[in-house]
Amino acid sequence: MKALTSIVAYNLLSVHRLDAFAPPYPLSLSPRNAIKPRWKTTPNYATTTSSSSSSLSSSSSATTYDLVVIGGGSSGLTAAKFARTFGKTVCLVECSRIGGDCTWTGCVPSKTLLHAAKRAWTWRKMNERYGEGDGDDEDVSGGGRGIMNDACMLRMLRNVKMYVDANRERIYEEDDSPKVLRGLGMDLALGRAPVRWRTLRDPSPGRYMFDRIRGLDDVPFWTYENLWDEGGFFDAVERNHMRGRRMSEMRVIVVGGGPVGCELSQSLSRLGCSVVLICGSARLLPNGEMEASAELKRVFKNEGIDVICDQRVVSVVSLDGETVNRSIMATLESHEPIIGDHILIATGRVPNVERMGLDDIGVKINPVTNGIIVDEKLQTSVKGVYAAGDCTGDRQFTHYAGFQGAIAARNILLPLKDTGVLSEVPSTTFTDPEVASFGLTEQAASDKYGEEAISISFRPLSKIDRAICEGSDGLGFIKIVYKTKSRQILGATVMAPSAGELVSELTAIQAAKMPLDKLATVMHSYPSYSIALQQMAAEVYYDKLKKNQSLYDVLKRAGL
Ligand SMILES: Cc1cc2nc3c(=O)[nH]c(=O)nc-3n(C[C@H](O)[C@H](O)[C@H](O)COP(=O)(O)OP(=O)(O)OC[C@H]3O[C@@H](n4cnc5c(N)ncnc54)[C@H](O)[C@@H]3O)c2cc1C
Ligand SMILES: NC(=O)c1ccc[n+]([C@@H]2O[C@H](COP(=O)([O-])OP(=O)(O)OC[C@H]3O[C@@H](n4cnc5c(N)ncnc54)[C@H](O)[C@@H]3O)[C@@H](O)[C@H]2O)c1
Repeated sequence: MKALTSIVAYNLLSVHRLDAFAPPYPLSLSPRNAIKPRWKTTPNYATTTSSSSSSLSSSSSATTYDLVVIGGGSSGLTAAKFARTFGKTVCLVECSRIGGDCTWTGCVPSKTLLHAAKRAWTWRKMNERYGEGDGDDEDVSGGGRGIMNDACMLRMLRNVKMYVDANRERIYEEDDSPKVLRGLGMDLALGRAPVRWRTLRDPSPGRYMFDRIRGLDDVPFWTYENLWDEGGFFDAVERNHMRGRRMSEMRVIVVGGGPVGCELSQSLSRLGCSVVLICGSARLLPNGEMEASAELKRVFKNEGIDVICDQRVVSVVSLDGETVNRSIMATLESHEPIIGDHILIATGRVPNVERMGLDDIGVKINPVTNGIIVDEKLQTSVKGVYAAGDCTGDRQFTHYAGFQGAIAARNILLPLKDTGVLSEVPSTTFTDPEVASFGLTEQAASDKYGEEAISISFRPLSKIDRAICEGSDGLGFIKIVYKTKSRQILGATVMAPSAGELVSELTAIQAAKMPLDKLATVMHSYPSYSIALQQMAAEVYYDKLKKNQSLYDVLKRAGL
């Protein structure tokens, strides 16, 4: 029996020497302590190893690994796969479902739902725009013409539920299942869960500007975690139908105007529910450009979502027994009551790093974010213990978690070290239109470099031919912030269909340190959305030329 020499902890990572895990350090991999997978079709991999002769036991001193990864989410999986690419021995410890939030409760189900919602919405828009315009109001879910009738919507939603399940399973089976991971030569172990993400109810002081929502413990509520499964949205739709109510009569209160609240509000609304979105901050997507928040609010209002900004929900109470129609009442700071059938809490997530024994080995936690403190190479306050992904309390994105997982593993296993904490991380909120951004907002750039030193290139969607062809309502834009003198891009926000793809081009230009005006000479096809980037760059290029106009006139007169 060899000793456990290193551990990459949690959703991700810590690598540590054996002595750190000597009792009383509570890492336990024994099946006795293991939490059973919540996902019924997940094979029981409580203790599975790639070699039949070795098996992890509660002594946790069975095997030596180059790397032990705790947490099989985006960051942990990337780290473990990185290690195998370099032929290192690795054990992945997962307390629940391999794949983490992204596969099971985050990106994959939410984007599947958004896609279905977009299809339903497009169907409705097609009817309004090109249809006969004499839709039958009798059996429609929203009471307007061209809206999918309830029976049709119900059938569609049953299929959507199947797709949500199938997509999660597919990604799991193809990329992350024990079979695949063992095939890569990893050992797997189901460990107990001293650390879990939880939906934020008691925010750490300082980071979130709101208080506890009173009464939340006593009412049934949805979060991004339980929305997809038993008792979640799809069950509610069935119950609503059995009660003989229309989809539009199912009223959902969504609390939180961040990416989760915005994406899910639009999905539920487009799938026929009546939605009220309550946002504690002054605007939706509060960390981005003002224009995006304002335009998105307009999009939502046009689609029939009630948006209330700058109002926190302070308490919730169950109305069961008091009214047959509605079951939840949320009270705002202003004392205004908001009544609905269901409440979805999307008020942010914090790392739940208590009870992991991190204190015992000296790993420090940031009291404000509740994240594991790491340096720029992702090492924690304990030498050899690394952390990556959401557990660091940094920006919560799958691509960033994966990137950090790879860098942490690389820094642990290979010589020298790379930087794993980035100042700028691109992100996309997958509403329709999408809102994508990277780098500095206008305000942040102005604060950093001074108003005079920066310039803005702005184009509304209404001036983009492709958007006009597609019958866009003109809500959306491309905004590029750049340095006036060098024309280096500092940041950009795109609100448009496929904004996430568009912004990648600008990210690449920035990374290549190419001045914005150079893009004017890079051909884009017409009428793509991306040709707007070339046109915007051309304007910057012409401006540059205009500044030299008198010189050009002289040179031209000289026959050059
Ligand atoms: C609704 C929603 C939609 C989202 N959509 C997007 C999107 O479109 N794009 C995007 O980039 N990001 C999105 N995100 C964010 C993204 O899901 C996360 O940033 C990402 O999943 C983080 O990966 P991670 O590996 O750091 O953590 P996690 O995915 O949380 O993985 C951690 C893993 O560790 C396990 N674990 C925890 N503690 C222990 C322990 N002590 N022992 C063993 N195992 C343990 C957990 O069970 C889990 O499997 C979304 C999030 C939500 C909630
Ligand atoms: N497409 C994506 O990349 C994507 C999608 C979903 C989530 N995520 C990530 O997941 C994380 C969690 O997202 P989130 O949207 O849950 O959190 P968030 O922290 O981004 O937003 C929380 C929102 O809830 C509001 N709020 C908090 N308490 C409130 C109250 N009592 N009443 C009313 N409003 C209240 C806040 O003002 C804020 O607008 C984020 O870091 C996000 O980046 C990313």
